[in-house]
Amino acid sequence: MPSIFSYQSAEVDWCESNFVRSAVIAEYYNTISNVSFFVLSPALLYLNRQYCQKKAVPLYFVSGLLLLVGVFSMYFHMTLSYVGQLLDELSILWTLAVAYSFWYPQAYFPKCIKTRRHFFWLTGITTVISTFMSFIKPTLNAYALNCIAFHLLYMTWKELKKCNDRRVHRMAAVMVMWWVLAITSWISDRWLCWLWQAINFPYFHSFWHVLIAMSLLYCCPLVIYFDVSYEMPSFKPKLEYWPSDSWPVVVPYVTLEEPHKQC
Ligand SMILES: CCCCCCCC/C=C\CCCCCCCC(=O)N[C@@H](CO)[C@H](O)/C=C/CCCCCCCCCCCCC
Ligand SMILES: [Ca+2]
Ligand SMILES: [Zn+2]
Repeated sequence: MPSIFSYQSAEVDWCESNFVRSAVIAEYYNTISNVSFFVLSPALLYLNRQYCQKKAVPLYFVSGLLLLVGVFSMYFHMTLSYVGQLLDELSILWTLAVAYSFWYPQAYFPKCIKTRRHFFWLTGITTVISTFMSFIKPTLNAYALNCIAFHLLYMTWKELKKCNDRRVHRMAAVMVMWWVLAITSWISDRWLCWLWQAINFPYFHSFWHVLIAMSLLYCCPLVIYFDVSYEMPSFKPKLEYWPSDSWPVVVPYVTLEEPHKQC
């Protein structure tokens, strides 16, 4: 019986052919494309440093965990081991749990939850139970995780209805665009592998890594923007673009202005 650490012991095998470019790396491009997470984390911390100075813990935690997602995802695609698959999926689950605990707007808490401290407990218990359940059928975990994006979309839509800042709407639109491209790549790698192998282009999962990192580069500032509006009433959040507004491709970040005016 193969060990849970052994190469190719995972339940899933992505479309890219194994051990083609290296004898030790099973899926070469799927492994190296995780570099996007090593760029994403420091970029979020650097660009949103003003927010970090006022409220350091959430962004430090989330960026640190995103780095870990990158490391575990690299390990998974390098070995395609059962342990690699679970580490990859569980690190995503815990990153989402931590992000929700810190940033989920109080206005959307369930009625029985009165404080963020209680919400921490609710997310913690739900995540521990989900962690145990994820061992039952690991193949389903990725589908369940992808469904969380629909909840994020729903919340974004609800927030945008209350906000008339054009920059915020533009940023949300770009985030959704990256996410649509990302999820299309993920699904087509999973479901249409026969087609990509027939045309000798089985690289859509590595595109997914880059595209989901791009959507997170927009998603995190958006979440920070709403966090400042709700939880830091002495500041007004402002969206800026790096390197500058006039560039065709830009990365958004949040700055804080005083005093606070309504969005
Ligand atoms: C108030 C809430 C704030 C939420 C902030 C968002 C925090 C995001 C946290 C983690 C997402 C990391 C996703 C990276 C996945 C990389 C690893 C990977 O590719 N794993 C695959 C196997 O190699 C696995 O099959 C993928 C599983 C699916 C993961 C889906 C995660 C959903 C992330 C939602 C992103 C939202 C973007 C914008 C949505 C409109
Ligand atoms: Ca493969
Ligand atoms: Zn992957």
